[in-house]
Amino acid sequence: MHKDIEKILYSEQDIKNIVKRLAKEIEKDYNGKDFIMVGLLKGCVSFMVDLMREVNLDFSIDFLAVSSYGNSTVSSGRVNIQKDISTSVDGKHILIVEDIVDSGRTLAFISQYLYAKNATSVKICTLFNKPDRRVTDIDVAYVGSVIPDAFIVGYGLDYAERYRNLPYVGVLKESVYSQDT
Ligand SMILES: O=P(O)(O)OC[C@H]1O[C@H](OP(=O)(O)OP(=O)(O)O)[C@H](O)[C@@H]1O
Ligand code: HPA
Ligand SMILES: [Mg+2]
Repeated sequence: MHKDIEKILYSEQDIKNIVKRLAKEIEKDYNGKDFIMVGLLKGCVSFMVDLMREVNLDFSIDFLAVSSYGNSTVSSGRVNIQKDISTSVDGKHILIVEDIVDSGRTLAFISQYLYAKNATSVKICTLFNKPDRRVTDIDVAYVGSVIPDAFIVGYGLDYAERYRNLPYVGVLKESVYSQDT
């Protein structure tokens, strides 16, 4: 285990099981629908790659790069689009793939953004949901697992751009970020 990790919450195998379950739910709901799976970079990377290979349907993929945390463990409150989606979402069903819903600001903003571009439907699939920190009211259709109020890293999730490459998800030691916040 990495020296900056307090404890592992989800092993590689735990994550695999969650991804398989979510893929089945998505297959059931999107069978016969023309949809785009839209990953929110950078946090979605590992999850998106694993999830899309488990969903046995025809669909296209695209990405938006969105950031609001910067080098902090708390949201700046401002959601910046750093890379826009490259396909038209007009008249399309959109399934957003996200690593975590925390305050909910990112998803509230992006859902509204895609509806403003005329998407027919926008649903959210998140690997982790941290409801204790929510400041917006958003509907999350697919949730991998509900987590407690702790800052987690690994499997795409970062602190100050690090730890995304860990194959598991763990709680970051408070000593790593206590001087920064
Ligand atoms: O519900 P919220 O409070 O908005 O938090 C969730 C968002 O925060 C993180 O993104 P971040 O801004 O860290 O960018 P990143 O994906 O590049 O890490 C995470 O990947 C989600 O997109
Ligand atoms: O717990 C978290 N970890 C990493 N990134 C995040 N973005 C929102 N919450 C988190
Ligand atoms: Mg981040």
